Amino acid sequence: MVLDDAALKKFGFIPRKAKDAINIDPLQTGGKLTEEASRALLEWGDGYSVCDYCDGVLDLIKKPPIEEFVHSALPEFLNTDVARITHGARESKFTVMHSMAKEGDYIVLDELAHYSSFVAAQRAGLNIRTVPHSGNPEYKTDVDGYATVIDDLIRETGKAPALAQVTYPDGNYGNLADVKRISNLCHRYDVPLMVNGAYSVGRMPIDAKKLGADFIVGSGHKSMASSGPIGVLGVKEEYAGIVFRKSPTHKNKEVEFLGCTVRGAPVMTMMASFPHVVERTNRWYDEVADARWFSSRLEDLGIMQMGDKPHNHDLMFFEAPVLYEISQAAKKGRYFLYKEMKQRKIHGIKSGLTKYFKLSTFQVGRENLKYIADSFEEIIDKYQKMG
Ligand SMILES: Cc1ncc(COP(=O)(O)O)c(C=O)c1O
Repeated sequence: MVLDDAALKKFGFIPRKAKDAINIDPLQTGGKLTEEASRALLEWGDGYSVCDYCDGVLDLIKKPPIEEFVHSALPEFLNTDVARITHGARESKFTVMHSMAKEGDYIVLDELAHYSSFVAAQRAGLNIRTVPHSGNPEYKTDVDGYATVIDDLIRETGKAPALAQVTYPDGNYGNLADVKRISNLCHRYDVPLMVNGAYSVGRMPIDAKKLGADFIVGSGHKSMASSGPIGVLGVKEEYAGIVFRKSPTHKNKEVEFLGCTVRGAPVMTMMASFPHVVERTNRWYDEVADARWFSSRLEDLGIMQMGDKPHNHDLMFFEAPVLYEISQAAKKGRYFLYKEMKQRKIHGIKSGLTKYFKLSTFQVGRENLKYIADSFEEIIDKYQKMG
């Protein structure tokens, strides 16, 4: 018997309303499952299913081929010496911070770092110094600021920070900082650099060695067409012994990973999507062209894109005085934009936002982007005529 949604609801099934909408939520565009991953999710959904033939170490499982993925495909993709899967970008960052620094040490973050970077450092008992950005409208990270902050710390505390991090791109403006210059600066002081690629690994070509990254972090559910929670971590050989150190009591278990990380379906979805993910990073320049085209359509409507210009990433932040003005008089107030978008089956601009919002054009396609830009135009016209 095949049950429909209504019948399934009785047993706790919750249909997802936004599933079939055009999605421009930056958190979600890069995490949409491929068909292969959707199948993998069903096939491997039972709890510890991936451990059918496990000898005690998750990343050494041969059937399914997790070992091949973690120890061969993933490091090659990231161009790092060693890689692991984690529960997400934040877990990757925490692992590195916790292993590379001692409680009370300083680390350096860009001011645009995601909250999870700050919280990861706090959980590890670390002190944080931030590198400023240029503020409105470009929000450019001050590359030389890394040297200034490191110099200040050496003068004040007598030693260099244990680690520096840069968010590439940042999660608000989609700005791509000059990581190569940042890594050169940090390495002059022997400070290792972690690159948070939550919005780049799986979307655009990333080469940790070319960037000079000692650690590279990715988010599977955000950018690698995977079902969460899952992330990746690439580590330079020089630091592998520290980050992947083994338990003195349980000889094959890595302490920072509590023995094993992703023990179920998310890793199978990541592996199932991987060929598609590798392939889509080769088409990144089409994505950038789409983002720029969309940005210019919105700018023509008086909706201004902040951050790098021309933009180099699908994640964009807009300032929309025209929509804010409408919201002051609209019947639904500041919810008018969300309602109008919902009616047009466009999901992703947060409910209640009009003056400032961010969105992502990743994998949306030019035709849908045109529909979204036309929708903005239609909505503005409609309310301006009413006003
Ligand atoms: C820049 C950035 N880094 C990290 C994260 C957290 O990713 P994860 O959910 O994989 O921990 C986010 C989430 O929004 C983010 O925007």
